[in-house]
Amino acid sequence: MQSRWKIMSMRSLLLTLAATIVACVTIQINILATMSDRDDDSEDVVFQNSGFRRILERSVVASSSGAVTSSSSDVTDAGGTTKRTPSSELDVKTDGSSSTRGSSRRHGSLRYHYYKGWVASDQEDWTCDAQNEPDLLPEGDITRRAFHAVIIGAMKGGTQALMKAILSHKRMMNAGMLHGELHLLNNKGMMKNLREFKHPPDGSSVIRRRHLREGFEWLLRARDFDSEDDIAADVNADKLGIHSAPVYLFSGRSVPARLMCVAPWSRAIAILRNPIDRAFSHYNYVHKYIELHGETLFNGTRFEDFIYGDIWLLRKTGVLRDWQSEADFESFSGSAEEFRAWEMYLKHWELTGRPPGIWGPVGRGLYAIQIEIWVDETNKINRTDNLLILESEDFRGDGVGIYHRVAQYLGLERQKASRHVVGREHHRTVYVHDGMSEEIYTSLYELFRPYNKRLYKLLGKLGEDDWDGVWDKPRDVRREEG
Ligand SMILES: Nc1ncnc2c1ncn2[C@@H]1O[C@H](COP(=O)(O)OS(=O)(=O)O)[C@@H](OP(=O)(O)O)[C@H]1O
Repeated sequence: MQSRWKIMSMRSLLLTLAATIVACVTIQINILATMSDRDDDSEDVVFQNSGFRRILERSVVASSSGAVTSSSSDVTDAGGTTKRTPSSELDVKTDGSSSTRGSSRRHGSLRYHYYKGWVASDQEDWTCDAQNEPDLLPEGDITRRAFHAVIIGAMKGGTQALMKAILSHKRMMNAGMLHGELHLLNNKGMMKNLREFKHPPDGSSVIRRRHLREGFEWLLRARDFDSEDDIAADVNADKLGIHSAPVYLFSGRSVPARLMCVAPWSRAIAILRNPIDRAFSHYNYVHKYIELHGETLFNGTRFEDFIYGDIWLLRKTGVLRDWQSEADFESFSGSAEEFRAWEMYLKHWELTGRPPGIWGPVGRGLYAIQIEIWVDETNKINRTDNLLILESEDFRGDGVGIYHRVAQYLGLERQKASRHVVGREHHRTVYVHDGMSEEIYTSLYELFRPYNKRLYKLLGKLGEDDWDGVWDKPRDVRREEG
């Protein structure tokens, strides 16, 4: 009996050994095959050896030694002076969860309370009951007119110049506040107010389309879009409203979903700029912002720290990965996994408790992800004509041409462009730093390249063929050393 057991265990040992050998040989063959594949495929080099990989690696080093979103605290400025910065609120764990540390509570000011109302990607308990509550708003209804158009970003893409150009048309009026900005759809505080303003009669916490509409109407009246007197006098009876909120593009799925639910007739406009120039403008804006609002966190932060901090967060949340090949990148692109990582990334920025104006210097430039989300949401309501995507550099070069294109898209009658407004520069940043190093520029170029390519492809599918390669050659880049 014992010898039979011995024979059986010897046999199973031999079988396991044989299986292990076969597995090892297979893996080896696969590795060799992959390596030889890579030798043939020059595109893959981008993902393995180039600045793309370098910038990912450096983001870890930079973050652990003082970048914006990391938890460390010493930052050396361009002049070599080391400054103490407050440690970050954000503690991202490798499993993707996060927690806020004490410092977000440290901002006990009114400012903080104001900021904490901003929300990027909340999963609120609201439904779009579009089927039971069809779009019954008649032409001419105030809410319908107020939500005729919305500029959704990108931040630092020239949104204010575009807003001014559109508002110069006699049919258009500002439905927002200062600069036409009205962060109606991404503001948790406002959403809460709406809920309180019109709580559903059935007592549930679900906001339905018509409740949101009533809330919007109330808000717009409160903001004098149409005062009671104006309505009575019919002053703006034929006017159409536009508001701008550059953070909408960078707000995950909830903002386009809300817009498509409450104002499916609305026409969204995105104006996209070379993501490297956008990031650099963002950085300089943040410095200006510090001066204006007394925010001290970024004092002495170099451009590279600013961007590496965000890249670190993009990595931690799994938006950016160490792709080994272009095929790898492509199979991840647009996947549910990428979307989840993106939402988590937005959530983490939100948890910092800082205003959205500071969020995502690099993430905001990953346009492909953001535009895909918007296209997806517009497709859900079978609209393919309510998203216009403009190139910022085109607008700068041919303001009048773009003005007429936008007017046509908004269904406005042709009107001569005002030469005082259209084709002019508005809201230029006074740069506190002149430029970035060639190395940083190249690394960012490599990082954005696959996403730009993805964007060109997506826009090509939407019939916008002239995007191909627009940012492949540097334009308007301030590259002198700062
Ligand atoms: N006509 C025109 N066309 C294209 N771009 C223009 C135009 N006018 C201004 N600008 C540049 O736009 C940058 C500001 O962008 P935004 O207005 O979107 O900024 S913000 O998001 O509202 O803060 C800002 O860029 P920087 O100066 O590089 O920061 C402006 O100079």
